[in-house]
Amino acid sequence: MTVNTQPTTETPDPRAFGLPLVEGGSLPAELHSLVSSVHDLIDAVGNTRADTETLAEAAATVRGLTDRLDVDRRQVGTMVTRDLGDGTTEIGTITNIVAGDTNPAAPRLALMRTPEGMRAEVTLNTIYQGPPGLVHGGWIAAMLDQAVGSVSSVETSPGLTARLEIDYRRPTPLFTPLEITSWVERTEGRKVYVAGRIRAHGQVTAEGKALMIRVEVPE
Ligand SMILES: CCCCC/C=C\C/C=C\C/C=C\C/C=C\CCCC(=O)SCCNC(=O)CCNC(=O)[C@H](O)C(C)(C)COP(=O)(O)OP(=O)(O)OC[C@H]1O[C@@H](n2cnc3c(N)ncnc32)[C@H](O)[C@@H]1OP(=O)(O)O
Repeated sequence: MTVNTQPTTETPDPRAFGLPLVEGGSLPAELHSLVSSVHDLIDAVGNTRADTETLAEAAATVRGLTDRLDVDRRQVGTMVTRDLGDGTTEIGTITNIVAGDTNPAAPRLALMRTPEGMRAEVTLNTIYQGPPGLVHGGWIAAMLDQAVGSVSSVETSPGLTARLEIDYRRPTPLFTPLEITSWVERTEGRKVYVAGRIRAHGQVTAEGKALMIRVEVPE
């Protein structure tokens, strides 16, 4: 099979690349709960002013938990399916730093399909802080990269970002619902020109344009 000429809605099977594929719906509720708890833990650790005895005790507890969990690891590149809310599914790496289901450090951007492209809402805490009270510019780029990569993948076929350009229009605030949208502008063979936007309180804070190059699938 070749997907290097025209846009297609067909997603290549990661197993053709030797990568395991997990059904998103098969992940246990206990794992989602653990990921969410550790997400909160990262925020608590980043901001705690607890006394040294409490800190030492917490470090020992966390080390113990790490030893218990780190006994059976997934293969690097493990992929997972994700429902896009319109009956279609997306495939992404399970620990993707922006959207990965099992990554406690991820804001877990849940992009959904819209008639225009894709859309997500996310509120970020101080773990994503750059300037005081503001989202780090690198994270803004990372979220836009994910949003444009995702729309390119679901509307054509999966690819890698060759070029990404960000315009930071206004400061992007923490603790504020952010609306992230992305869409495909045009496609030329393997080249997919995509764009995205972040808004806070309805005002654009950042805009991105990118060139995605679609992955060639082996016969
Ligand atoms: C590998 C994955 C396998 C798994 C597949 C299965 C399932 C996957 C499922 C889901 C994944 C989907 C979505 C994930 C969503 C978001 C993730 C965020 C995105 C990322 O986090 S991604 C990481 C950062 N990204 C990189 O790590 C790329 C490093 N890079 C390279 O790996 C190569 O650079 C590559 C592959 C990009 C191109 O290499 P290549 O050899 O395939 O193609 P080539 O160089 O021939 O370029 C072809 C045409 O694009 C033009 N072109 C190229 N680069 C350009 C540039 N910068 N500016 C202007 N034009 C450019 C050329 O000029 C030519 O144009 P022309 O055809 O007209 O001559």
